Amino acid sequence: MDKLLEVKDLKTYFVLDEGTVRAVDGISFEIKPGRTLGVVGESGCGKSVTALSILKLTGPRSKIQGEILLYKDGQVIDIAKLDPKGDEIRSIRGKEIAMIFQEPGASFSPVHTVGEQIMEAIMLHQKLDKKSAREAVIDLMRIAGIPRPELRIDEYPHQFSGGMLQRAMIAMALSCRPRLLIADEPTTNLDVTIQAQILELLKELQKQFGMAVMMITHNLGVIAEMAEEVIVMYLGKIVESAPVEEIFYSPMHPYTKALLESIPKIGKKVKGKRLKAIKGIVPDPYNLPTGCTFHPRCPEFIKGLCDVRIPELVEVKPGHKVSCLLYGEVKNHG
Ligand SMILES: Nc1ncnc2c1ncn2[C@@H]1O[C@H](COP(=O)(O)OP(=O)(O)OP(=O)(O)O)[C@@H](O)[C@H]1O
Repeated sequence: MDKLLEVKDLKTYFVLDEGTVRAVDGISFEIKPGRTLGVVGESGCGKSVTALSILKLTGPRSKIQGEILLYKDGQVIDIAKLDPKGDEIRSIRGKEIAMIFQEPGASFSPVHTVGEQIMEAIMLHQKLDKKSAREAVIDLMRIAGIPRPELRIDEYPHQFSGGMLQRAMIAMALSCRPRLLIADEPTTNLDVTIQAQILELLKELQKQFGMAVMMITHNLGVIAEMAEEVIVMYLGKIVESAPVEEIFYSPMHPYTKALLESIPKIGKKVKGKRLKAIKGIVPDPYNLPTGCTFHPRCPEFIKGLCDVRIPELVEVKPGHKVSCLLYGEVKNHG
């Protein structure tokens, strides 16, 4: 199958007075056309920085190393090498790769109508006159499930509910028919019923437009609903990657297992039994633990091994990779 995006050994560091934060620390993955990659992990593990690196939006204090290869019309562009303010990345943002965020408010200015802002996005990449752009916006708003778009186009962001503004942001993201949509916690702030509707909408649009989706979330329910392939991140690294069924039915990394045990399961509620929380907290990014960075929180920690050796991500089954010293070292020697 052909490729759309291939990330190789990506490292995104922030160099600050307090020290260096290795927000993303040597990750590799691939996104195929039309497929959905789920990226899951606790707050601060580097999910958003991974997404922002792909669009070169990590800001002046960041350093990006590695390769971010975009396959486009038989050519390969290494986004990692592009000037973050240059024309080439500008022609990729929105047009090839679009992004939607948790906070639709961040994408819309309060002083312009929603319609004006989506029109601006369209006219940036397509040569359309104002009248055709307005028609295109109405169409997009309708596709994104906004009722009476011919009226709502002239309303301001504050006149939209959270769910409707999220739909408007999706309409804006789709305006240039991107091949990849990065969705960073797109439903986190919404009511559960609206969340489900937005996820359904994304799935439908994905089918209709044939685009790939990178779905970033801390919610395994969203992963189960949307993803085909999954990467699990912890402190800037991928600790496990596999097809979604493998992640849910045969998780290998103790962190993935702990994430799964911390979600409620219908029909599995045992009276008086509490959900397991992952013990401890995510370590300070300036002062990472030695060896495997998950070892202080790991229920399967082996002293003298996990606090000393740094595990590598290895393929233990076809398509299923894990970065844990329990697989490999111990098993091979045991
Ligand atoms: N501009 C920045 N300057 C310095 N550090 C940053 C910057 N952006 C992110 N970080 C740090 O990089 C690490 C990864 O952050 P990131 O936002 O990618 O996490 P995340 O997994 O997306 O979390 P969340 O789910 O809370 O958004 C964190 O330690 C964060 O504090």
